[in-house]
Amino acid sequence: MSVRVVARIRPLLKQESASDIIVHAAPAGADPHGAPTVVKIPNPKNDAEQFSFQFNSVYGADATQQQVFDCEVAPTVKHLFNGGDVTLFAYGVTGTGKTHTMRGGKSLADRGVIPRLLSGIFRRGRKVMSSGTHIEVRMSYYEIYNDRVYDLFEPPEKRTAAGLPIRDNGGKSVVVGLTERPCETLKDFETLYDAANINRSTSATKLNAHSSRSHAILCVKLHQTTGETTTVSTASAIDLAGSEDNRRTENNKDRMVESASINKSLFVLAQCVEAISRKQPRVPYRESKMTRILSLGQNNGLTVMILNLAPVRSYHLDTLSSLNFANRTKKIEVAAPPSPERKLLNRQPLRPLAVNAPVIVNPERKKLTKSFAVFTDNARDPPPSSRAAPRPFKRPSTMSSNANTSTSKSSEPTIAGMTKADIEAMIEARLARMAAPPAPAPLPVELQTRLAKLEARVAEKEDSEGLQHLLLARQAQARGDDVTALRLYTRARPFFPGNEKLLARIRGLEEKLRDVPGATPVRRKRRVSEASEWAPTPEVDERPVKRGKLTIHRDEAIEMGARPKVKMMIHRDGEGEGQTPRTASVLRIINSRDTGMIRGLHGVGAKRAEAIAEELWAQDEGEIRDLAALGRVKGVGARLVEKWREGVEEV
Ligand SMILES: Nc1ncnc2c1ncn2[C@@H]1O[C@H](COP(=O)(O)OP(=O)(O)OP(=O)(O)O)[C@@H](O)[C@H]1O
Repeated sequence: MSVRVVARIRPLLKQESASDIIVHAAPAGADPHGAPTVVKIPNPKNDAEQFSFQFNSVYGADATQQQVFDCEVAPTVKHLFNGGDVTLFAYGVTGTGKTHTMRGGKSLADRGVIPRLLSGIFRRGRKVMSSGTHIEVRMSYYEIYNDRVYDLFEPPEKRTAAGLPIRDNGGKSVVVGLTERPCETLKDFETLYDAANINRSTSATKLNAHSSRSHAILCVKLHQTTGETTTVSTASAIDLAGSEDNRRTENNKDRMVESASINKSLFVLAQCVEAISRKQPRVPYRESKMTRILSLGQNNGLTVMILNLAPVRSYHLDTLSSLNFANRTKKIEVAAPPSPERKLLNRQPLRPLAVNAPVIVNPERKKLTKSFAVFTDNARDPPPSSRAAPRPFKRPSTMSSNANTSTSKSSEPTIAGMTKADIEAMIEARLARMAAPPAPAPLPVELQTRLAKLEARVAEKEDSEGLQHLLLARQAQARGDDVTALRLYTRARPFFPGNEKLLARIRGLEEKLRDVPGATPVRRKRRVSEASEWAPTPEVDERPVKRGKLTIHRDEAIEMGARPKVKMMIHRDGEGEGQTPRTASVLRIINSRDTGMIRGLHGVGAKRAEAIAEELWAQDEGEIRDLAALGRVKGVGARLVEKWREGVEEV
């Protein structure tokens, strides 16, 4: 299992100007003629600062299709013939050259890595055949749009809205009903591939989607038979959906729904790539449809991720976002470090970037709510354009006044006994964290192995609801999300009656989360006033009470009338500051982003629940913390929120 992550910067398009180029390929070492492995891009707030992102290799605007193929893809053909799988991804924003890299143009020089790969396979296949091994090449081609799988070899009118189902078969995920076409020559391949690509764009129009909003996956299966033995290996080439941030582009519902499913699958993909590059025993490939179908990171596979980048300023934030995606484990260097004295003299208060930045600031809380943020400590005077930029967030005046005390020496005491050197070190550490958030620490090997085993068990018995809850709970706990883990373990409990280990785990988490507002379920004895009714009591009455639409379990859950199987926790008072239990419960349900739970809310059907969950994923602003914020979620509104609140009440 190994992964290479390489970057490719496309040339300027006709309408783009050389004066707008901000992304450069550079060698990592001092030798200016060394092979480029670094992408340099300025800080959006201050052109004088450069961020450097390290890759296995970087291709500049003048790199040809042939070079990219020869260096990155040709070596994988041998691996394929040795029985290993190969996966090639093109990742990037719309218009950065993903399709050009993968598919390319029609002329010989313009052909992308896919036709070249097939050409390489047939060439090598002929050699292998001459030594008595029979070779058969079969291919399938499908797209994943809004988390649904569509066969690109089928005409669009034959598609069903739900797409093709996925099943686990002997440990491998297979798309049921996917066409597999034999392919004997390069000509066969080209005919099939071109026809399927027409299906892709036609179907995209039908589904009101641009091709860039779906992942297109070509799978080439190589069967090699020698005597009685057949080896099957697969090369997959994926033209990923555009990674652009829809909040900066269109914001309509369709786009948001698409963006939610794209975000989810790209997030899992990034985790898989990271797990493979760290050689972790567990790759979370089952957590998204795309990585699951590809069985990413299994079977001693080779993965090559090509990060496509546009060179110009108009893509600045999206480019940074792409670089951060592909560089979760890489260090970011800030170029042109000033002398320590100069740094102290010119230290500006830290603030989020504001020029065209998608930073959303809640003015009441003065808190950043957008996950993507690059911070800067302007080491140099900012250029006039960035100086004029609004400052949505200010450091406390103590910090800025101290930092700007130009005459004081670095050893002089400043804030609460801290020296300037201390402050400097603290700020540097913080900057480093902000610019390159540390990748989560890898899970202990033993835990990863256990998770992998559990995943395999779930895959074998897809209908095992209890096992799935257990698996999700363990995954949540491994992520450090104890609150979700507790909820899921509690859901799994009825499936494993008398399982002491599970019970101990639940109790342990309850204990751990006892002081976390709203984390643990309530045990209530009788109905009392709202202020005290949710307080935990030593006695537990397990009998459910039916009232109107809702059945409230006296123990710890509410059974919702619309979905009798859905159980919801009612949480202890104090879920959030000043929140009533009803408010807290509504927020908890919403923040679960679980459509099954959301469906249990008053007046919410399956469709609406899905739309709300997708909206929350698309916004991806973290948890909804109060009812006002919930009311602002698209498709919700204050009246509905009030109904929900009333619905989660024992009448
Ligand atoms: N390396 C390159 N050399 C020459 N032209 C390129 C290169 N990369 C991209 N282009 C051109 O840039 C334009 C956009 O490229 P392309 O359509 O491949 O982007 P994309 O990322 O696949 O976009 P989308 O996600 O919308 O499908 C095309 O006109 C393409 O020919």
